[in-house]
Amino acid sequence: MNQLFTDHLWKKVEPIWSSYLEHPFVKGLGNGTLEQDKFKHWLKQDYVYLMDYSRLFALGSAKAEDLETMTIFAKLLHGVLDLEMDLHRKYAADFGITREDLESTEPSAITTAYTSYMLNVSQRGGIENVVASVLACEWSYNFIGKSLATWPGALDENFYSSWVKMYQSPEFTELADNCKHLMNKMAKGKSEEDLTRLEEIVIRTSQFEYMFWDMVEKREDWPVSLN
Ligand SMILES: Cc1ncc(C[n+]2csc(CCO)c2C)c(N)n1
Repeated sequence: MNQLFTDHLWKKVEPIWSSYLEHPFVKGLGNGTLEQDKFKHWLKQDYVYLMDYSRLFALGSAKAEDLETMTIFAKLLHGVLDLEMDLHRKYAADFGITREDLESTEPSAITTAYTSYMLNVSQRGGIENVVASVLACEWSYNFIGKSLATWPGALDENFYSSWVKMYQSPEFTELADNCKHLMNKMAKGKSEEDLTRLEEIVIRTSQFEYMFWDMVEKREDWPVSLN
């Protein structure tokens, strides 16, 4: 394959990712009209999603075969625990939701399915499976942030501006670019079969991303406790 593996992946995921921009939740973030109760639901579910997601980065560092890769994963781990989850904590504080409330959120069925899938494929395979698992989350949020940033008012006059600002920021763009760089590095010399397997992980996680948007839009929580 002469083209970059991530260019090949882009062609595969582009239709799915374009549909995120048509999704009412994402549109509501971009134009500021999203109901705050829906956003609170995203905050809580995303917080527990990120707690499990962080474990993927730790696993990436553990499975890495060189210091450069270990360091990239360590930076990603720091990025999620300190930068990204701080955005959640700040918005939550404005709503009077405490850290404890965030942390004790019961993950919904979709949240559980999504994180369990990523942890499963990452634990079963080598480091390339970890990179393929985290790629769509990283890159698609950066794609959404950059797309929404071009909408009128999205970067300043909107309740969700800090959301848009953060995901399109140079810091997050760098994190997403690091992941793409790693994916391309790992794809080198792999067989067509192996590449197809990695592509499947990226497509699957892209589908889960859509389901996550849908879940928060509908405020579904599907708790285990049915009372
Ligand atoms: C469902 C869901 N998918 C993707 C992200 C975005 N995201 C997860 S980790 C990471 C980079 C390091 O913080 C980014 C951008 C999210 N928050 N929630």
